[in-house]
Amino acid sequence: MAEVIKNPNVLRKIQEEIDSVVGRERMVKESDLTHLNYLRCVVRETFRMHPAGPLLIPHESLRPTTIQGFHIPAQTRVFINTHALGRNRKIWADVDEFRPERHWPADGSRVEISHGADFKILPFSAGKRKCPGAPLGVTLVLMALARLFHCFNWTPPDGETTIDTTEVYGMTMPKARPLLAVATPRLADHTYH
Ligand code: HEM
Repeated sequence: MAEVIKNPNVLRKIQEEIDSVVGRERMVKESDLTHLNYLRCVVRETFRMHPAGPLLIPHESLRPTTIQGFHIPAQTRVFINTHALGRNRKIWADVDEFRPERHWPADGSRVEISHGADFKILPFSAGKRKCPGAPLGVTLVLMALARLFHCFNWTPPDGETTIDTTEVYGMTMPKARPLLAVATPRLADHTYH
């Protein structure tokens, strides 16, 4: 929400996509979500810049192993720094810019939000202990955002021109200050009932 309100151009593109898929006479349904590819890019970009758990959940090696030249002894606590992965300049250009377009697939295929084959974004980790709730998590996030952006225009509070997206560093990374924004209905009255 904060990054989208901070970037009105992104909000406009999300609303154009939802209007073209859903129209303005009904609410977004779960079956619409697969067709909202730009919104899927927005969520993927959010997970790149602001993963909820920057170091995921710690794991411990059972046996000694070597991964890409790094030796990991047995019984070692291992963290995956997914926050650093999302800001790695060898992988991503303009790392501090919220740019959902970077995830738009050249062939127009559906955007994968949980990690795809490339392991470039790992909000739910990977492998056999990966989050089993990932499909439900993705659906709930897409549904909540789709409805909020479809039903309302969003702007910073009166007198403010931008949104502060500073985070607190820790095992989870909440916003340093709560999001304040003004919501204005954009659909006909009867649609909300
Ligand atoms: C956007 C929402 C969510 C995010 C970002 C998220 C992220 C994560 C991460 C990073 C892990 C650690 C994986 C690892 O150990 O490497 C995890 C584990 C787990 N998550 Fe989620 N999760 C989300 C939603 C959910 C939901 C909706 C459920 C249940 C309905 C769920 C259930 C679990 C469980 C049970 C584990 C432990 C799996 C295990 O240790 O085998 N999560 N999640």
